[in-house]
Amino acid sequence: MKVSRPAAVRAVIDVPPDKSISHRALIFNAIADGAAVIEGILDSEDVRSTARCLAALGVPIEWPEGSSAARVTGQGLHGLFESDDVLDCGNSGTTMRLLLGLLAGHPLLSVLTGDASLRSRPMARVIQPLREMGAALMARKGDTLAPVVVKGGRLRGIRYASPVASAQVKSAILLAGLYAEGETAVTEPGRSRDHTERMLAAMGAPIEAEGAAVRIRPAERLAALSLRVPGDISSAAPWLVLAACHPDAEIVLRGVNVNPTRTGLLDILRAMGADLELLEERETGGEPVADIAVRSSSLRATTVSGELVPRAIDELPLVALAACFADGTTVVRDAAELRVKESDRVRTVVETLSRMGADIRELEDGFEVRGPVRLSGARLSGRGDHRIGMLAAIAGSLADGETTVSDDAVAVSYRSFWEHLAQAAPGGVAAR
Ligand SMILES: O=C(O)C1=C[C@@H](OP(=O)(O)O)[C@@H](O)[C@H](O)C1
Ligand SMILES: C=C(OP(=O)(O)O)C(=O)O
Repeated sequence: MKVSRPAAVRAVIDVPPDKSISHRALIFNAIADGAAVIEGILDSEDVRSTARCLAALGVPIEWPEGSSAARVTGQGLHGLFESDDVLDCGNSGTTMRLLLGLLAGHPLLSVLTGDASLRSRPMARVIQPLREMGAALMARKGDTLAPVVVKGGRLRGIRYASPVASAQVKSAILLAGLYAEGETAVTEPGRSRDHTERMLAAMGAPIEAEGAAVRIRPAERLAALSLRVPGDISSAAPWLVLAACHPDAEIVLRGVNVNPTRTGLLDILRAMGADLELLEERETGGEPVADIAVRSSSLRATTVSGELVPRAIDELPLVALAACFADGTTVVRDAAELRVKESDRVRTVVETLSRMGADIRELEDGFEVRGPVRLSGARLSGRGDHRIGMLAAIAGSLADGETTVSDDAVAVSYRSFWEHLAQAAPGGVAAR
């Protein structure tokens, strides 16, 4: 795609449904009693990967192409069947790690694989605790990389202090905990997104958060949960940064999930002086939701570290872009997790913005950006990573001259991204 800076940015955007919540609504309802309808489920490649894997495990899922509702017929806690083929998780870390936790509680043999990116992402972080609980797991490269083989069995509860703040690790262990003898408890160094805890509690699972720990006991049953999925703040993020950095912009984002475990980017942008406002705060699908209005802003540098990092992890590439327009030196650290996403996002962010003339330096666990600078159009690749594809497109919409973006992968989380960009930035986007 070709992108350039539009004279003005004006838009009202219904952001796509939340990806994390869509995965969970499918997986948890698959093991519930009864049928559930998930309204406004995210139709993206990652969520389709989860649906395909569950169908291969014998779960009836009606979700026609192009439909925004999926009907899942729950099989009960022990009703999954062994798949007669490998389970392909595509590009989706959430699919692979949550399914490993789920399958650890089933006496079935399962083999999980994914695309080249997913096959290079760390799996020992779930393999090791699930083994401790009593499941048998094997994987490539010394039990670290997919494909992963899992044979579940009788599990025992553990107390697990996760070395990383990861909702995928936490959720995998909690899912296994539904099947384990006794109590399972997980703590993490920073609080990660809590959609699993909210949804399992709403389905009647004996789960509670106590201080830094989340505890779960074996469930007798889960009640099917129909819900409407709120909008994804990670898909609102490109528009928040575009509007804050463009000199003549105003965007309203409708129906955005503002769960406090996800709103790190709002805190970061506010600290940078962004003009943003939350309107009509309400609740959807057991999650807080608001509309967000954001306008052209005069930005200053900030520091992002500690508990803020897991609350903004997928948005940090866009923070680097905002920092190019902010006065002073912005530092993002404690974010080594960025290196094990769909790409090494420390490296790919630094390479992408450097090509456009940014003053950005790679740190072991983040980056340092000096601003303000004028970015210049460049030939960019999303590197097959949807978040980098969107970063490149938004950066091109803020730069002088023309930018081309190849291998953008946006369909992984946001199929209508380019359409929305063309609406928000008329004249700024042209097909290849
Ligand atoms: O649980 C989830 O839905 C997710 C958790 C995060 O990953 P980690 O658990 O690896 O931090 C996040 O980056 C990912 O996009 C989705
Ligand atoms: C990291 C991401 O997803 P996953 O880990 O599920 O592949 C993401 O969507 O940015």
